Amino acid sequence: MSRFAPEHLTPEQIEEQSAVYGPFTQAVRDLVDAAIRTELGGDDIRAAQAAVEAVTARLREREIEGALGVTFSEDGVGRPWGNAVIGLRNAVAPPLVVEKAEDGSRVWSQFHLGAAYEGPPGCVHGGVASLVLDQMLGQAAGAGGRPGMTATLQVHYRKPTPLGPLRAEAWIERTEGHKTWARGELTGPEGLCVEAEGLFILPRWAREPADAETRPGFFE
Ligand SMILES: CCCCCCCCCCCC(=O)SCCNC(=O)CCNC(=O)[C@H](O)C(C)(C)COP(=O)(O)OP(=O)(O)OC[C@H]1O[C@@H](n2cnc3c(N)ncnc32)[C@H](O)[C@@H]1OP(=O)(O)O
Repeated sequence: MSRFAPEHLTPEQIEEQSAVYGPFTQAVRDLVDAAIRTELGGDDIRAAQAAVEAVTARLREREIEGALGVTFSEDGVGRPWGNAVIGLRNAVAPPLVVEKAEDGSRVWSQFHLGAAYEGPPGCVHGGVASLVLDQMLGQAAGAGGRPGMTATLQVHYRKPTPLGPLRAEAWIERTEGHKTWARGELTGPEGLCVEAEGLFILPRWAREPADAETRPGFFE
């Protein structure tokens, strides 16, 4: 899996990149939100489209092939900057900033989902709730020293999830060999909205020590 790549950057260089790309990506998120909610029309929108297309063309003057993958600095800390939920460089990601208990027993995140994540009117799209919980359960497995890929995910939608401020939390339920069962929940200001349970499996390619490029600990 070449998508896990070592990268020889110092912590200062990573900090520098983060200070450049973080605010840039946030500006793109704001653009998406504004594009959904603007009441301008006609020539204003055509002019905005031309401006956006010009910026896109400029960015494409130098770009990598394919997706960003996960890079690792020398201390083994991963940077999943393209990730659809937590990616610092992914404007599609809300993004979630995930915190974990010191003993690795739980992870949680407080975040905001706006107009870009709407399903039912004023509410979070069910697929987005599932996306967030998949990531959180995966990170709970990783935080507990049991990284893995999602093999199964069961989602229970208890009540509509309002757009706005939300909290997600996840933890490991039990383990067996390479398998980890995790659970989690998504809550809004009025309480529990969605619950999920999933099975996470450390894949064969990550179990084989010959593959020196894999870093199963990148969740941590
Ligand atoms: C380093 C991590 C990075 C992880 C990087 C994650 C980045 C963050 C992403 C967040 C989460 C995601 O979206 S992850 C993306 C969505 N998930 C995926 O794309 C996964 C696609 N599926 C796979 O890659 C694979 O099928 C795995 C990893 C699930 C299993 O592969 P494997 O490990 O090679 O499988 P194998 O040796 O045959 O099976 C091991 C054991 O698991 C069981 N098993 C296998 N598949 C399943 C299954 N779907 N449901 C139930 N049980 C299963 C087998 O019966 C066997 O049980 P026994 O006989 O031993 O009892």
